Amino acid sequence: MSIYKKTVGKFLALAPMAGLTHLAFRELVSFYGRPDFFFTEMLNVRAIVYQNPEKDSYLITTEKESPLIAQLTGKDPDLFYLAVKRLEEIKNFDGYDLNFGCARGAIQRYGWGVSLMREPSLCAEIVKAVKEATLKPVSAKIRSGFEHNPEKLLHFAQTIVEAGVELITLHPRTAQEGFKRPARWEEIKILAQNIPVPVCGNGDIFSPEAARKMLEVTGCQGVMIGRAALLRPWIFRDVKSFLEDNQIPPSPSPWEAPLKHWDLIKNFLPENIQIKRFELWLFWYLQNFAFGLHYFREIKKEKDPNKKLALIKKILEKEKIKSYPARPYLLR
Ligand SMILES: Cc1cc2nc3c(=O)[nH]c(=O)nc-3n(C[C@H](O)[C@H](O)[C@H](O)COP(=O)(O)O)c2cc1C
Repeated sequence: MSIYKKTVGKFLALAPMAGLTHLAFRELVSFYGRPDFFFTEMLNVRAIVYQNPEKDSYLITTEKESPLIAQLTGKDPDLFYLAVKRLEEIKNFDGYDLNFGCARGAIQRYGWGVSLMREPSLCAEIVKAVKEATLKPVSAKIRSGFEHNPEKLLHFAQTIVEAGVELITLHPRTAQEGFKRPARWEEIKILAQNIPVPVCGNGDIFSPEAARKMLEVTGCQGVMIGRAALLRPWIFRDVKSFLEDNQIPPSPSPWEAPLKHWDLIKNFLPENIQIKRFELWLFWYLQNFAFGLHYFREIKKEKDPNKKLALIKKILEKEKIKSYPARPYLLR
């Protein structure tokens, strides 16, 4: 039976975020309080097929992360098929998610991500190809498309559900909007009311209150959190506690998460990418603080990892984690 149907009631998911939701970050999130589903960052199907996936830092996983869903990006159904066959041999993912939503320039130039929403029948072929390669559940993450057109969106969703998708996550902004305007949660409601598989709502959840509101107003079965989890890796603990008994536990000390994250990065990621990945996340995390960008620049200047950590602790000892909402003021 599909893990998605088996999920009783509501569920929480960590969003796929390129360069950020690697094993060390997923472990950091687990340390504080797990979501019900983890998604990897997007994985290029061509790279899985033509390079050595056993040496790929994007593909480092541990057994205890389950359920962990691999998110796949590309546009050629044959490559999706071959990539999933290969992953089935070497990894133990609990499902595969198809990226039909990423709106980054480079991804769109290749015709991947949200560009595929212009071609529903190609997406259906991709779904079928992946289903042929695995018995595990297949899901898709989509956007609003290229215009605000609920009918078209619903038609797209129905097409991929008919092809075999068992869960849809919707980030309801168009390809052109980036993060510019608020996510249109009413589109999540339209999908939740009209398609026969669970819908996971995504977009602008910056507090436990917002998570509850999305569940209530849209009727979606799950909520996926991205940027707020970068700022507050403990947000899943807080959302669960708020949904269960209206309580939000106290936040950890501001310096705790960076020190813990560095330990996990050193433990799990190859040396050549450790600092890069750590700084990529710090850029987001430091936006918890009014002078975060200034702190980020100071911390980045320090090259020695031990001194860097000492500096982080020294700077953040003076700070407090503010109450929710936790909203980033800059994007990368
Ligand atoms: C830095 C960054 C990287 C992202 N990478 C991916 C990705 O690899 N695959 C994907 O489907 N979406 C990606 N997204 C989109 C998020 O998964 C999510 O849909 C979006 O951030 C909206 O959710 P939020 O408001 O909770 O952040 C990324 C977003 C950010 C900010």
